[in-house]
Amino acid sequence: MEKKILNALKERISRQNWESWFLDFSVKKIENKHVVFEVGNIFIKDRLEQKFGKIISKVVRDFLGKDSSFEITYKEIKNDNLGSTKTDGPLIKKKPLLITPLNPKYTFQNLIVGEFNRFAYNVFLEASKNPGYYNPIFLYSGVGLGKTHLAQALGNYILETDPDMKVAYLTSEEFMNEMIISIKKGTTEEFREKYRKKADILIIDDIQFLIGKKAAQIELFHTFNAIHEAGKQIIICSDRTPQELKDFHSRMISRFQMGLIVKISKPSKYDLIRIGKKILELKETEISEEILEYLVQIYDTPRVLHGAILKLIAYKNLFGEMSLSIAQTLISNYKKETKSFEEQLITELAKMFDCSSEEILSSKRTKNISFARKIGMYFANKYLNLSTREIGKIFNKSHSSVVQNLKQIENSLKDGNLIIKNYLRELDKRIKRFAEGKSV
Ligand SMILES: Nc1ncnc2c1ncn2[C@@H]1O[C@H](COP(=O)(O)OP(=O)(O)OP(=O)(O)O)[C@@H](O)[C@H]1O
Repeated sequence: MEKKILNALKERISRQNWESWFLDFSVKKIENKHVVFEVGNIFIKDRLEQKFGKIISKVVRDFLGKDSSFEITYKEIKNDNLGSTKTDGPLIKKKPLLITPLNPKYTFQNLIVGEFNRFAYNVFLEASKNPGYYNPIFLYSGVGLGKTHLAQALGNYILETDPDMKVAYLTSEEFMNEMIISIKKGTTEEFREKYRKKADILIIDDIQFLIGKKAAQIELFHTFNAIHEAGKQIIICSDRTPQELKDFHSRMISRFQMGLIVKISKPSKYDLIRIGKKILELKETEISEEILEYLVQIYDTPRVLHGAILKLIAYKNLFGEMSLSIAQTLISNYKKETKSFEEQLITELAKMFDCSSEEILSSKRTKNISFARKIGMYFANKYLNLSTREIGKIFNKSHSSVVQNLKQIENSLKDGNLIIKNYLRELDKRIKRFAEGKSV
């Protein structure tokens, strides 16, 4: 009977649809007049129900009678296998060769899943296991709702399971800048090779940046085609739908529409609290639920919530305490205050080292400025609890140069360097005064 039902279905469905959607479709069991079908994942289950529900129902009724029914189940993916570093793998893990760096914290495990992103999460999880199957994937959402996190989670997952894969993640702005540099240097062939041939997975974030940048759009179009034709995975992240990418050539828009378009919506307050807890867990620190509840009344996206939590953590680190009333005062000060802790840190460094904020943030390597930068980086890390990646963003420096600078200061402090100690003490005093709202 199972076979007959499947054959009858196959006859009614076009070959193309059968090959796209029914390849792992099977009959799990038939109980009385109820058929339980099974597919590989929730995404396919949803699609089958929406697109082919009527045909399936008709075929089932043809065989089992008018009052028969069916359901589609899917093989659940166990969450504890996701990107875990604790699985019993080889003791020495092969280090993946990265074309571009990924944030190791952006994993599926660290992603809170709720109604707002469940579909996108399932699609990405499936794509991680089967790269190229849904191609391209176009992910869009409002600002700061977790696109980068989700897209990089796929990259991290793939590298974790297969370190030989070459994952390239970059924003469309980085893509364009690299293209321009390669034109200037006469190395366009290498640039093209890197993304068109070497990458197995290409993730382009913030595609909307290319609006109005025709040359980069054309280059990306050719890269897209090369990767797509080779059956490799392409992921495009955007703050708007493909149709809303005004001025993109219609050929390009139709390429984006050819695969799966998935959306992340705004999380509920309940989900934002869960995200807040996850951010705190990753920072290995605690802030009461009462404070989190207060924060989610004000901040409604993970990105701004993340920023607010970092500020509270910085304060807690400086003063060793945090309470709802402190949080309320801080947040209302921040709302009035145009400067953030990080900006104030740069201002104070500039004052202490007699240079400008721009110089601190530049690539200038004068002794005085390099030293100021190192002190600032160390302070941001140890006193404000910012990660090396966050510090890299603030100071416009690569992750490895931040790590190196921190090490140097750490070693000097171990050797009892009093000058550094005094600078840190002075900086601490100034930032605390700023945090308390007094002018420095
Ligand atoms: N569902 C989630 N679970 C846990 N953390 C999340 C979630 N969504 C977002 N975050 C966190 O919120 C911050 C902002 O997310 P992310 O940068 O991925 O957003 P985005 O949509 O790519 O932003 P943009 O629109 O600026 O490109 C990150 O620190 C991320 O880890």
